[in-house]
Amino acid sequence: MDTPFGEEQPLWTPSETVIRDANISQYMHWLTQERGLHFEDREALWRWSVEKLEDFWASLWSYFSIKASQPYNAVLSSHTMPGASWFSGARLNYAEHIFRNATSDRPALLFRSERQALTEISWQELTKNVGALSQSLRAMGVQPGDRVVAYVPNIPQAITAFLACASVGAIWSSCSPDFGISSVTERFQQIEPKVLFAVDGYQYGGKSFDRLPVIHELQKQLPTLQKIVVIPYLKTEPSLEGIGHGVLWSEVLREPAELTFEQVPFDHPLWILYSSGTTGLPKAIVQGHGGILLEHLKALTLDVDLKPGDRFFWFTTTGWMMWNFLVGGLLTKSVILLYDGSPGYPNLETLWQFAQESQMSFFGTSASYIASCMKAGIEPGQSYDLSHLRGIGSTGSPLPPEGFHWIHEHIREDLWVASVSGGTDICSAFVAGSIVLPVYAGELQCRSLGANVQSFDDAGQPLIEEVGELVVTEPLPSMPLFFWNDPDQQRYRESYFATYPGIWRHGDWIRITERGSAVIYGRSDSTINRMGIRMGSSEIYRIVEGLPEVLDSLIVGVERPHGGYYLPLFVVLRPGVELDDSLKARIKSELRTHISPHHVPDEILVISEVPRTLSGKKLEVPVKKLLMGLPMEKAVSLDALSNPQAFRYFQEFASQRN
Ligand SMILES: CC(=O)CC(=O)O
Repeated sequence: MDTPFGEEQPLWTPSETVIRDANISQYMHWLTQERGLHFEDREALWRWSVEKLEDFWASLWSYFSIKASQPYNAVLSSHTMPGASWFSGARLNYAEHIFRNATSDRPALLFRSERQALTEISWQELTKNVGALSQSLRAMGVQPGDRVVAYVPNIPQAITAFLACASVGAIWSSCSPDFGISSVTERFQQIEPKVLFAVDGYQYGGKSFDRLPVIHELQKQLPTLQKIVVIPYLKTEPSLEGIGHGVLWSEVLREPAELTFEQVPFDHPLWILYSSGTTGLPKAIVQGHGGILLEHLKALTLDVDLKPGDRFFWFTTTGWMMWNFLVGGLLTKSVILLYDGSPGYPNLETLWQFAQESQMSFFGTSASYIASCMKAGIEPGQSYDLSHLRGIGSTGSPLPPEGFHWIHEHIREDLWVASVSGGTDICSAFVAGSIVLPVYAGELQCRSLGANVQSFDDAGQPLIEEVGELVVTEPLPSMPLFFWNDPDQQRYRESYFATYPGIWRHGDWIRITERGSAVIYGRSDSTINRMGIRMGSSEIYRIVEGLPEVLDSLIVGVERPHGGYYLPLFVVLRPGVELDDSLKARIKSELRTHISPHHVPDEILVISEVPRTLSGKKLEVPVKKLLMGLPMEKAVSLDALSNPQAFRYFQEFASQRN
């Protein structure tokens, strides 16, 4: 495959002062003092961290002074995946580690939205609200292990509700309110929630969206709900009429209560995130208190280099794992910054203005946002005082070299650019940034500590400087504990371990460079990942093929070599039906309403047949490979198709486009 990324000269090199002051340097110093270990550089540290897994993770336990009401009796039960069990015997609570940072010296959160000016939320207020809400949850009958779900934007109430839920040992799961009814019910129905938090509505891009009708529908679709807590967000006094078991946010905060933390086993579920596969319902991925605690402390302290008092931002919604990662910023004594609204409203300057007024230290975003700023020709470095900014983080899709250069030319040339890649499945990054390493435009600086990431060929042999499958050969504490409703772990195994037994295959194409950095080339499976929000193609088919005019369909999401994402939808129509503007508009509107505005296709094209394998599977990955520029013989084996003639259309289509 063409390898468009990677440059010879570093774009940025850390100064000696930056290296000396970096958290990771302090940690390496601590390893020398406390463990007698000396490492030449970060690469040597990484190698030790994956060769001596137990020593590495146990060192983090001590370094971060993990607070456990019962100690662990073994770091890792076995290295076999799936099934590795970490820190057995320990009892702790993720949320307790956040509140041990409570202080009057700095706020806990800063919040801004399209409608609300910058607001500070103090630790005192957060502690008071989480205490009261935990007590209300207990009064509602919520027990450890019960599911509490939220249909809320990225607002302080979402953080409050999540922390209350975690403090009582219940399991959290959230969807952003721009998810349509089908997407939400497909996720929440699987986990049978007891309590729902939902906003009455929200504003996005200057338009108001009433969510009360969706709440009414969710009430019907989620029969296990015993309480619906409505958060007034669009209106000050939304009506609860017709919402059985409905209660207002202010009521559940009314009774003050001391904040206490249920002590749960290390692998007690903390939250459920969703990632869509190629078939079936979205995978309901369960991650645990202890695994997330250690992973986020590691990633945010040693890789993102957050320091006490830093102001940490990632532009995200509650439907993306970066929201959960952002919350983890509170574990590090930094202030987290929440923004709710469209990054393009009223224009693309908005978030840069927010960066100035919040004195942001680290600005995390998606590669597609950087591409939009680039195309719009804005000049944030000239228009705003961004002197507090130390780094820019990018994820969601690969950031091309142009994006790195744009940051240096149009924001500040001394900025550290951390392009990272991981996923919902571990709620973190496999390949990360590191402030002690040089940045090469187009490259992700290094592999995450403790993550034995390799590029494998089809035979399972490691590759250097060649594009292969991103695999992880050793367990990580934040890997899914299990998938909900997957009692024999069949779906879990099929999702990651079917290609290389016992080895995690992530589904991304990666090249590991000789200097230890990496380049990601996008998804090697057919998941649609736009703006970091993953949707299975199956979710899209369910909606598109639900229309009477559409007989069959195929969708692929294609990462373009220099940034951008191309999402064409191919449809087979009922005989006599034409794909006119009105049908196109209806397909788009159905997807916008039921799936999300981010998954509306760029183009809709008519085909006569969907190419399928002999076992009837749609040929998404081969079509994607063709559109990424691979030759026909590398994209597909025609013998394995039930209708090879149907594939010819795509060969023609790709040759015209590429
Ligand atoms: C860290 C990530 O990998 C985020 C994403 O793309 O989902």
